[in-house]
Amino acid sequence: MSASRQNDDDDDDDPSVLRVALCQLPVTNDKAQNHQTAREYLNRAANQGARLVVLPEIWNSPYATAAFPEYAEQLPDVLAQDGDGHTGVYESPSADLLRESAKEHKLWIVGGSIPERDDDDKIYNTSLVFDPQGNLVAKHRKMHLFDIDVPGGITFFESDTLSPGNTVSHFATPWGNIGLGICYDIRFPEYAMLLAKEHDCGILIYPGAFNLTTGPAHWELLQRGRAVDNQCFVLTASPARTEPPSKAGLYPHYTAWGHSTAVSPWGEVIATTNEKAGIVFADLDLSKVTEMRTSIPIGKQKRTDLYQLVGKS
Ligand SMILES: NC(=O)CC(=O)C(=O)O
Repeated sequence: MSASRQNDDDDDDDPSVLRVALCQLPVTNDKAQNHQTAREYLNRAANQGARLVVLPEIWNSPYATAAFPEYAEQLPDVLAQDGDGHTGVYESPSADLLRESAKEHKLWIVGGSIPERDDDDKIYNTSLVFDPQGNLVAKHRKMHLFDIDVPGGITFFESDTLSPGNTVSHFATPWGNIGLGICYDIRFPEYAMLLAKEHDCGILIYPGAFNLTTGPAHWELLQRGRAVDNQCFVLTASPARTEPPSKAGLYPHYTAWGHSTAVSPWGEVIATTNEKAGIVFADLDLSKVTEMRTSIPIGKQKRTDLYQLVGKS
């Protein structure tokens, strides 16, 4: 068991400052290797004082639609838990790893995403969130599938093998409510607004894997847009960029943009990186959310007599 430098005391959560770690880890076709990498990054993040750690989108499998059925696992459900964090029957070494690491290091873990197979044999792109006691506190299935065809750029159809989720996902922490989406979900401002306004989230988290076409154009812009629209922090974690294998593999290689980032409610990039493997740390001063919402009170100035956002779940 590796030592955790700052997380030994259960009661030392300062509700005004949250140290987060965004793990930009390299993903391979070897699930066991990906597990080892994830464990190492979680250990490192905890040892450097993070209280909440975010893994990237699809960290235990290649990001390829044809690979998802092969790598998919049966995941636990939030509702199936008893008070001790035990869930109904499931079979997921990846979920076990997240739960164990959360307990071991007393961390909040937003477990990026992994392919999930449900009882009906449908496959989802799913994120699990564990609290420091190892309880599953949120489960988000990517609700907007990444189906795009950009001439001369990228063609990708998640719907070839994936089904969309239907849950508006958020969870309560000592630092306030946190909203959760996965990658393409960030392109839908209504979802972010629902999380911020209806569910009072001051932080929105999107594990993501943009690419070399859309990454340079939209990755940072979307994060800053969602942050300014909703006057909240936005956090993203991407896989690191890896080279395609010299011999063509079983699955097409996806080249990730990287650039895991933290953006403040003012819309500033407060921490980011390039395409290489590593961990981005940021100390979030949560008072900035209230400060922004008070000093530029757009939340109260909406013309709800002319337009309104209506959540349907
Ligand atoms: N990978 C995604 O879900 C989204 C993406 O790459 C994009 O929107 O661009």
